[in-house]
Amino acid sequence: MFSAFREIYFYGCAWAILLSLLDLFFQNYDLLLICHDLVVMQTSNLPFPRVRVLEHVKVKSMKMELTIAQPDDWHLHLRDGDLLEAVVPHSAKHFGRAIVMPNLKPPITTTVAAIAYRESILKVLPSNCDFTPLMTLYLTDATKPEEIRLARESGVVYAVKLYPAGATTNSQDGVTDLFGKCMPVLEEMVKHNMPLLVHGEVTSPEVDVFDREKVFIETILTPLVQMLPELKIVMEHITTMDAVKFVESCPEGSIAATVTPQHIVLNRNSLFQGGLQPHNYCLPVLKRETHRQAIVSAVTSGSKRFFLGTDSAPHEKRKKECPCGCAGIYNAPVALSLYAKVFEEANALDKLEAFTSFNGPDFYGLPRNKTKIKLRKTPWKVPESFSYASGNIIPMFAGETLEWSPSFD
Ligand SMILES: NC(=O)N[C@@H](CC(=O)O)C(=O)O
Ligand SMILES: [Zn+2]
Ligand SMILES: [Zn+2]
Repeated sequence: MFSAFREIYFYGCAWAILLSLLDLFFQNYDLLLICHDLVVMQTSNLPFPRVRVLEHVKVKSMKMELTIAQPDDWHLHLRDGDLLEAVVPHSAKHFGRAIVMPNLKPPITTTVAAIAYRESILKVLPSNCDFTPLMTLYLTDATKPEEIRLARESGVVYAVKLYPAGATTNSQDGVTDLFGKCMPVLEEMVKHNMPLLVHGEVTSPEVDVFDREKVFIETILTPLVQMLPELKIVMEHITTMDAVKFVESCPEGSIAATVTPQHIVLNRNSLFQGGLQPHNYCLPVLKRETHRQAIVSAVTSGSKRFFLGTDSAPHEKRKKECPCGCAGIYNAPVALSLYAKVFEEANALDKLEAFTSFNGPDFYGLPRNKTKIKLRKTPWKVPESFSYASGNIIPMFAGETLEWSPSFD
């Protein structure tokens, strides 16, 4: 057993040396050599070591390191006031741009409000940081088509968000009847090529909480796509294989989906493991393992229809740990580490960059980021909490050790 291991290891090294010489000679790939444990892992069921050539993967002193274009976050809650100030640095540290959700109190329903909110975000950005907030409007029954024109002309509003009234945090002013009240606005959005971002859950009390996404697809999204095939739609934070199938059945470039870290790392057992876990509670609620696996397969397949959207949704600790806790997981500090872990486990690190950094801007028709970021396999401990003026925020995986660390150097 031991000698077999050594043989594989040395053979792996010989391949590694040969590949690096080839790289030096031809300069035609970004090099990569896989660290020895990965070589061994990959050879367990092969007669000889297979050294995979991944774009942008470099190994230095037996440590794995990935260099990828800087990711963007296509679904982010930044809040306002001192909470905004507390969380902005965590997103700005890793992401180049973010689609900023409009579910404040009161919600961002006009272009004027979106411009003011954008200013308040820019004001609290750490210095030497070129994070760009991409603003959104909160759709209501009363939104006028004219507002869409203003939004497009502003140059700072990139999408309109549909919250079915009562579906999630601060959605009470959302839409009560999309087909009855919002068709003129949606038609205007088609004219201006303005994407509709959807929180895809029905709210009827008779529909089981675990079926709300599936029923939304059947009763709202499917007819909507038939009525307005030219409307660009992003199904936000998908949680089910039904959503994967729906998105895959639509033409590429017209319907896409964002995927959060929690919905590909956790299943619904995590809500109850060792007692009720309020910090794993978000909406749409975590689903069973088969759904998690379907989403992992979709995002690691290389499909352009899926891209990174953390849905990082901070709430002060006492609003999570109380008799009627809020939905929302604060994942901004850990998101990239978790996405890398999932892609690594699926043996698909070569697909990670498209998911984090290419598919989103391509769908929105925006340029890809030029800056690069590194992901190193260096374990780090997630802080237990982040304190700020009004209290504390508990991040996802608080106090736990994660394998992948993002950095710029
Ligand atoms: N995802 C959540 O559980 N919560 C979000 C709202 C949302 O994205 O639905 C929030 O604003 O807290
Ligand atoms: Zn939502
Ligand atoms: Zn959200």
